[in-house]
Amino acid sequence: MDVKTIMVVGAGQMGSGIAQVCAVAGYEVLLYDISSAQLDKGMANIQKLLARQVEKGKMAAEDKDAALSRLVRSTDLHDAEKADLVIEAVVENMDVKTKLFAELDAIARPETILASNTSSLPITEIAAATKRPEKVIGMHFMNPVPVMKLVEIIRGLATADDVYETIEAVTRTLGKVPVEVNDFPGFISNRVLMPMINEAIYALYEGVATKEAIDEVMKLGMNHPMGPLTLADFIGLDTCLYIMETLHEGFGDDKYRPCPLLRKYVKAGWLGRKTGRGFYTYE
Ligand SMILES: CC(=O)CC(=O)SCCNC(=O)CCNC(=O)[C@H](O)C(C)(C)COP(=O)(O)OP(=O)(O)OC[C@H]1O[C@@H](n2cnc3c(N)ncnc32)[C@H](O)[C@@H]1OP(=O)(O)O
Ligand SMILES: NC(=O)C1=CN([C@@H]2O[C@H](COP(=O)(O)OP(=O)(O)OC[C@H]3O[C@@H](n4cnc5c(N)ncnc54)[C@H](OP(=O)(O)O)[C@@H]3O)[C@@H](O)[C@H]2O)C=CC1
Repeated sequence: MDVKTIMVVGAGQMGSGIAQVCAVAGYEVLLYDISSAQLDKGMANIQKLLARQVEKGKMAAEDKDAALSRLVRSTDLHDAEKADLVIEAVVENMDVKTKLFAELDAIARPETILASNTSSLPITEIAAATKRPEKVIGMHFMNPVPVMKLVEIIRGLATADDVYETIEAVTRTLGKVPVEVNDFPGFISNRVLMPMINEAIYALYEGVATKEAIDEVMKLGMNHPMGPLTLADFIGLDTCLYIMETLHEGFGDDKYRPCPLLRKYVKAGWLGRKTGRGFYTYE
């Protein structure tokens, strides 16, 4: 299938990053969010990041303008009928995602592919909320989207081969590297990453070391670009908790139990960078 127009649903940190790379790569992009304020924030962030690329001499000013002219904000989900591909990037919650996919299924043209940027939830279950499970697929970008090379592509039980091939081709057009993964909780990325982050939170909870010391050990000792607690703040502590809950429930194994300290921070609304406070505080 020839993808020309992409609708990104959810203008948070992931959705705005995905919209940015799609517009830069030459696609017509519609960026949708239920919250108009979030949409303004997402659009402003894209403009800021592209302007910075121009300032650094990494992008021509006319390429930035052309990318921005291909990017349109949307507050009407019915715009999905214009899209060849919809990429969903709303909150990591199965009820929200299945409701949204059922709505998108009713609006989008029959040939439109519905992709989810979920970081852990079963693609097969999201697909079952639609009448086109063969056209539903996981397209898992990494944060920050403009920088990170990987897109984990997840095949649901019913995902058709031609749909996989289309998404693989789109991923390469975005300048990213696709890696194929089957549909199990957390896929590969978060099955491996998130238990490490959760363990770092346990180490803090048990008083093994300070947050700074835990981060320093992993940065200097293991060459990680960010320590695990800084990375958790960067991802969003709500998202980290939802991923751990998906692993815990999906495998039924207590080795994935979320740390009580993580739950406490999320209950307090300390979600990390996006709310100005998590393990660290931010301006
Ligand atoms: C939870 C999931 O489901 C899956 C996930 O995404 S897990 C999270 C995966 N991501 C990671 O692990 C990120 C780990 N951190 C890093 O790789 C690095 O710290 C980092 C790339 C974020 C920043 O790198 P750095 O070298 O410390 O900083 P800096 O030199 O300022 O930035 C490097 C580049 O990234 C860009 N950048 C940094 N943060 C950015 C952001 N939030 N958005 C967009 N671009 C960003 C900078 O503009 C800079 O670009 P240029 O090279 O074009 O100038
Ligand atoms: N953070 C990360 O590092 C990564 C996250 N992901 C996944 O990407 C998805 C989004 O995460 P992220 O961008 O970090 O989260 P954010 O909280 O930054 O953004 C989520 C956005 O979705 C909006 N939203 C919520 N419900 C709906 C809805 N029903 N319809 C439309 N928009 C809605 C939210 O609006 P409002 O704020 O008004 O509720 C918010 O703007 C999640 O599935 C997450 O697991 C994947 C890879 C990495």
